[in-house]
Formats: sequence, C-alpha cells, structure tokens
Amino acid sequence: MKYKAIDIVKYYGDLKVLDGITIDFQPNKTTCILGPSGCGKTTFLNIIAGLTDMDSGEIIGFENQHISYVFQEDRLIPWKNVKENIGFVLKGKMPESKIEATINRYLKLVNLEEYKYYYPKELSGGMRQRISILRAFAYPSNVLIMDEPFKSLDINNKQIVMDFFKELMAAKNRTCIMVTHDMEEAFTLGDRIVILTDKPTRVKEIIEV
Ligand SMILES: Nc1ncnc2c1ncn2[C@@H]1O[C@H](COP(=O)(O)OP(=O)(O)OP(=O)(O)O)[C@@H](O)[C@H]1O
Repeated sequence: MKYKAIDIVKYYGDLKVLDGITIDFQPNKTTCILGPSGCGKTTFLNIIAGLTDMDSGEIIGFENQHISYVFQEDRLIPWKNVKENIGFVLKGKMPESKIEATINRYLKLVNLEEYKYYYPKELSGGMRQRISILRAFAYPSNVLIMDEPFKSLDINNKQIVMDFFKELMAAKNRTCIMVTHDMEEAFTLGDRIVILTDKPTRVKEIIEV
C-alpha cells in the first residue's frame, strides 16, 4: 500500500495554513512531522484522517483504511474502566469472544494487567497516555496517526511511553505518522523525518534516519 499526500493546500478563511505539502509515507514505518507551533501540523493530520477538508491536493492510500488516532491528551472515557475503554473501540471489530483475550494480551505486554479495572482518574497521566496508545494499537488499524502523544508527559513518563511505543511498533506492522516539535523525539522514533517551515507552511527538508 502506498500512502501519499500530494500538494495539499488548506485555507482557514484568508489564512493559508498549508501551502502545497507533498509527503510519501513509508508503509510499516514511522514518519515524524516536525514544525513550529501553529504551522498546521494538526490540520495536516486531520486532513489525512479525513476529519478536515482540504482546498486542493490529493490524499492517496488512506481512504478505506482503518486508522487509529492518538490525540495530544488522552481521550479515555472517564466513566469506563481500562478494560471498558479498550473494549469500547474493539466492539464490532472482532468477535466478542476475542475481545477480552485481546485486552489481556495488550495489557500484559505493557505490564498494566493489574490496572484492568481502574478508572482513568485513578491512573497517572503517563498511565493514561499508555492506555490511549495501547488502545490505538489494539484497534485493528493499519495506520496510526499520533499528534504529539508525549507532549503532556513529564520526562520520566515520556521515556517509559516512548519505549513502550517502540515495543508496540516492533510487535505489529503499522504505518505511523507522528507529529512532534521535539527533534530528539523525532530522531529516536522516526524512520523518516519531515521538517515543515512556517508562513507559508511547506516541506523544508526530509531526513531518512
Ligand atoms: N478550525 C479552525 N479555524 C480557523 N483557524 C484554525 C482552525 N484550526 C486551526 N486554525 C489555525 O490554523 C493554524 C494551524 O493550526 P494547527 O493546530 O493545525 O497547527 P499546529 O502546527 O498543529 O499547532 P501546535 O504545534 O501549536 O499544536 C493556526 O494559526 C490556527 O490558529
């Protein structure tokens, strides 16, 4: 499967946010997108995910794909426990009988089995973000979109969650597109790094790691 964004242009009113962004995404690899705050990274991810319309350009390969999206802050449902939060996205995606086993397998992979019946408010920020990432991986998607998933974490938790992300990427083939503003994070996790400029937002450089 080829995943491409070709010459994407996006305006919000008179503001030209994206000025012809072209990127090839390598299948089953991680592409990190780096750029200054407000340059349009989230907008670009939303266009790929089909959540935001573009003014011109072409998105190839993402249509009819199962996409998992991890947002900057965890989007766990507060009144559901860990098991229910993961089970919720798996419902209808696999036989009911497989759901519990899938949840157990993923929780075990990250040593969070004992938190299965905890509610989000009973978990640390790092644990909640790990569950969000875990949920994205448990969902049978082939594309994983992540918008600064480590942003809200302190330095210790960030390292834990980044290691965990690498473990999950190694365990399962996914094409991952991750936005970050942290160069070190991009070099640690990315196979390809795309650097965007600001005003107008274009691709400045593509680095193969
Ligand atoms: N729905 C919207 N309507 C109007 N303007 C918007 C909308 N969403 C974003 N913008 C503007 O578009 C620009 C890009 O926003 P976007 O959130 O995509 O940038 P970003 O690079 O992800 O920012 P950050 O790094 O701070 O998260 C900003 O100037 C923002 O104010």
